[in-house]
Amino acid sequence: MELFKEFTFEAAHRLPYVPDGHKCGRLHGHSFKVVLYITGNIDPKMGWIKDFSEIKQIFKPIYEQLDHNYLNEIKGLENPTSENLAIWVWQQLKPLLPELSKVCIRETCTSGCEYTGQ
Ligand SMILES: Nc1nc2c(c(=O)[nH]1)N=C([C@H](O)[C@H](O)COP(=O)(O)OP(=O)(O)OP(=O)(O)O)CN2
Ligand SMILES: [Zn+2]
Repeated sequence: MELFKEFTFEAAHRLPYVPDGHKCGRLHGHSFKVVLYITGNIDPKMGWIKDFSEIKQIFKPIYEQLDHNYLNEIKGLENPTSENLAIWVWQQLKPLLPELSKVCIRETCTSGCEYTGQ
């Protein structure tokens, strides 16, 4: 079974490699959504795979690096596309949460990506 926990964070970014005049080359912000997916077996006594609040606690230090920050200034996020953000979150979180199976980033209501580690 797979469960998910969703987070929203506010952040600014600009994309440094887009062509001149591209709107995303200008500094702008989003209410980003991160959805973390966890795969595992249900603990028969608890009736859950993992406590949602435990996932929140594990993600907290990573979340705090992102929320209300300028993403381009974060090491490894100098080109903060949705794709690079998904990979960055995966690389930070996977060692702390081995059951992580997918990171979904939603940059806007209509745009985003999913990363499963490859
Ligand atoms: N493959 C990617 N393409 C784009 C990314 C990205 O991270 N990966 N990022 C952007 C911009 O950051 C932009 O803020 C989001 O782009 P877009 O979906 O075009 O935003 P709109 O609000 O204009 O979307 P509409 O729903 O189409 O109005 C650009 N591209
Ligand atoms: Zn953007």
